[in-house]
Amino acid sequence: MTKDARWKQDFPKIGIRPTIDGRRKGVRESLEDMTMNLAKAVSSLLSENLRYPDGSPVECVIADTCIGGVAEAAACADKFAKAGVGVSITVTPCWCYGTETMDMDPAVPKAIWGFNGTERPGAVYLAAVLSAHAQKGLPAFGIYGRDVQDLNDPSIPEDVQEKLLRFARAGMAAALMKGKSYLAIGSVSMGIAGSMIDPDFFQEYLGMRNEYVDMSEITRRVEEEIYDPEEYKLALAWVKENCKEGPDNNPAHIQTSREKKDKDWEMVVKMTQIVRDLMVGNPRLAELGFAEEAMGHHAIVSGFQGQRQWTDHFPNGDFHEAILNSSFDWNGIRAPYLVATENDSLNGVSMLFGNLLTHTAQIFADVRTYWSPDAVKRVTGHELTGIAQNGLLHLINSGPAALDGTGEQMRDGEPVLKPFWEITEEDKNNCLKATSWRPAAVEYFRGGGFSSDFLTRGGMPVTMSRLNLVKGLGPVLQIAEGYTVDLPEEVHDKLDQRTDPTWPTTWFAPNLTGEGAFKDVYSVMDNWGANHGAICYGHIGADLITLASILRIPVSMHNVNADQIFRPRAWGMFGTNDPEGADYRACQNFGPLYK
Ligand SMILES: C[C@H](O)[C@@H](O)[C@@H](O)C(=O)CO
Ligand SMILES: [Mn+2]
Repeated sequence: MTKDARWKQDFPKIGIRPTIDGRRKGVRESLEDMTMNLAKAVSSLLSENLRYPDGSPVECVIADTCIGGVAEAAACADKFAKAGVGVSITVTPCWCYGTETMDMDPAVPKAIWGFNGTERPGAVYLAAVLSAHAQKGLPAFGIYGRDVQDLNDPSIPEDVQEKLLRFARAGMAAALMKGKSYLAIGSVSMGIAGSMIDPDFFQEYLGMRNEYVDMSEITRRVEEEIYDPEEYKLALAWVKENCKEGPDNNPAHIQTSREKKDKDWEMVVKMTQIVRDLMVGNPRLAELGFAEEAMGHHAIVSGFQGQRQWTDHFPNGDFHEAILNSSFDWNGIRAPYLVATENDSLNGVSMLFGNLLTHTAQIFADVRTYWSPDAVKRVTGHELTGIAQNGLLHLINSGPAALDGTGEQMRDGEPVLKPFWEITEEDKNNCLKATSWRPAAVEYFRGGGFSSDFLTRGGMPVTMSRLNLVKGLGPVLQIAEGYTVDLPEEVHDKLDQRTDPTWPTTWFAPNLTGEGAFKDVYSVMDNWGANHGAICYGHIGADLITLASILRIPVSMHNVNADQIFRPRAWGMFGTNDPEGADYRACQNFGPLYK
C-alpha cells in the first residue's frame, strides 16, 4: 500500500495581507516596501516554524499588492480563494482604511498585526479595524507589540512572534479539520454518551462531516479478503517480531488456548489494516478489484465501538486502536491515525485538537481514579512527594493510548512524544520494547484479543483535555496541564493490580492554582466532565484556548496562566474582569464558526 493515502488534497495555506494607507503621491509610496517586507517576514516566520501533518513546511501566500482599498482587498480575496487559503493574517505598519481593507470571509480565522511604531499609526488602524470586526460579527485576533519599533525595523519582536505562531497554529488546526470526517465504526458503546454522535456539533463547530459504518463491515472485509494480502503478511511477521505477548492475567479456567491466541493475532492485524483503509482509503484495494473500498471515508479521526457487540464475540479493538494511534507500524514511522476507543467521538475530537496543534500521537484514557496522598499511604505505605505530593490521577484504559505514550522517545536525554518526522528508529524500537501485549481480560472481552500494557515515563509535561456537550449550551472544553509521574515500581504495581494491570497506565499530576477546579487534585477529578480524557505531550493549554475561541467553544476549566491567553479582541467587549464568563458570552453571541 502507499504509505499515506491520507493526504490527497492540498493542505490549506496561510494568506498574508499587507494593508496600506491608500493615499498616492507620497504616503503610500513611502510605505510600500516596509509593508510588503513585514508580510514577507511573517511568511518566513510561519514557514520556518510550522508544519503540515505530513511534516512539510506550512505554505504562505502573500497578496500580489499591498491592500489600500476595496479593489485590492477583493483581488486578494480572489487570490486566496484560488490558492486554498484557510487562515488569514493582516499586517501593517501604518494607518489604513478599516472596512475597506479588512478580510470579510466569515469562515476564515483571522488576525491582524498592527505595528507598534510612532512615525505611522499602525496601532490606530489595528484598533479601527478590530472595532469593525466586532461591529460586523467577524471576530479577529489583534496583535500589538509591547515595545515601540522604528519604522524601518523589519524584525518581528518576540512577543509578536509568539502571538503570530499561537494564532497560526490554532487557525491551521481549524482549517485542517474543515471538510474532513469523523468515521464512527459501530454505534454506542455501553451507553457512553460521547459515542452518540452529534452531527450538528461536527458540522457547525468543526466544519466536519460524519460518516458511519456498521462493525459488520469489518467482518465482511475479513471474510471476503478485502485488504492487501501482501501487506498482511508483512504486518503479521512484523508483529510477531516486535509486539511481545505478555502474561495472561485471566483466571486459569477461562484462559484461551494458544491456538485461539494465534488466531486472534491474525484477526487483530487484519482489523488494523481494515480500520485504516475505512478511514483513509487505500489505492492497493483498487488494484485488487475493490475500487469503492479503495476510496475510504476521508476520516481525520474515527471511533470504534468495540464493546460490547463486537468484543463479546471477536477480539477487541485494543491492538488496532493502539497501533493506529501510534506514530509507527510495519510500514515504518508515520503520522498517527486517530482512533477513539468506545467510539467516544468527543474524546476523539479532543485527540484531534491535540494532534493538529502538535502533530504528536495522543494518549486516550479513562480518567479512572483519584489517589489522595492518604489513600496511597494507606494502601502502599508510600509517601507521595515532589510533583505528586498533592495526589495523582490514574489514567488507564484498554485500547487506544498510542505506544508513543510510553515516553520512550528522547530529546536531549528527556522523555518526550515527538512529531513523527523527528522520531528515530531507536525511539520507535524503545516504545515497542516498553510495551507488552497482554491477552485481553476475558470477563470483559469474551472474544479475546490483546491489550497494550505499558507504564508512561514520568517527568513529561502533558495537557489533558476533554470536549463535553451540554444540552442548551453546546460544546465546552476543559483543559488540565500537568506532568506525568514516576512512582517506585512496587508502589505502581500495588496500585495497578487493584485495577486492570493489562492496560497502559499514565500517572498524572495536574498543576494546581489553589483556586476553583484546580484547588487540589481531587477537584480536578471531581470537575472532569466525562469518563475519558485525551492527553497530549507538552503544555498546550494556551493553544487549545486559542483554538476553542476560533471555533467558539467556551473553556469551562483550565489552569493556563492569564498572560498566555489569546482570544479574538472582541472577547474583551463581553467583560474584562471575568474572562471565563466573557468567553461564554462571546461564544454564545457569535455562535459556531460554520453556522
Ligand atoms: C472493560 C471496561 O468495559 C472498560 O472499557 C470501561 O471501564 C471503560 O473504559 C469505560 O470508559
Ligand atoms: Mn473507556
